[in-house]
Amino acid sequence: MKKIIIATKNKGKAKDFEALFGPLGYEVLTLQDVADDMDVEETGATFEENAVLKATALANHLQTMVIADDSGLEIDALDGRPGIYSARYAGEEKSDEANIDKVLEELKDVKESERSARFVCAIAVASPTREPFTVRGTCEGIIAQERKGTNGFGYDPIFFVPSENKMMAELSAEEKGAISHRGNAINLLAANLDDLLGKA
Ligand SMILES: O=c1[nH]c(=O)c2ncn([C@@H]3O[C@H](COP(=O)(O)OP(=O)(O)OP(=O)(O)O)[C@@H](O)[C@H]3O)c2[nH]1
Ligand SMILES: [Mg+2]
Repeated sequence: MKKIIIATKNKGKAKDFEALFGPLGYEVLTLQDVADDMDVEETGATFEENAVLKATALANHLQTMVIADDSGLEIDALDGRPGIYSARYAGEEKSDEANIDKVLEELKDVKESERSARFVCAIAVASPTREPFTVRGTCEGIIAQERKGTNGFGYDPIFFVPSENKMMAELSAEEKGAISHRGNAINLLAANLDDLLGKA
């Protein structure tokens, strides 16, 4: 089976990628499978810079093609926060629950029509022999007043998707992949995927 290596420690992302790459015939491997001890500091100023840092570090270490995802939630009423700091918004322990609590508290006096937001996903493809490049996918939505749904990860329980009339956390992995920032970014790669990643 063709394999794809994703430089992530986030199990929720890994599940999203399995739903997206499985049907394309790829087995998904993550940092846990290939370099468990590796930790790359996300010092970039943009999603793209951080995705390139993560992908390049692992591609150089393994001497093979690797992809990485740097993603997050931009809330318009918060001037784009949490943005690239989404994973650690409420502290270094990276708690999805605490992150959601913080966002809901910050938006408690913001009315429905001003709760627009988007998920952003930059995917970087890096290899030891080529310059890295990135693609970006987005998904527009509205931050709800309270949690609903148990699928997905991160902010999915408070991210309402108007086109589906559901919270992101109410969608199956396949349904999420069809409309999500991550799915949209993968679609931009899909046409060249076999060439990019090798057919082995
Ligand atoms: O509800 C969500 N649904 C999503 O689909 C989604 N995608 C990203 N996010 C948020 O953005 C952070 C990424 O930060 P991030 O790219 O640095 O990843 P991470 O630190 O979790 O793992 P790694 O890939 O760096 O190892 C995540 O933790 C989440 O808080 C999402 N939230
Ligand atoms: Mg991270």
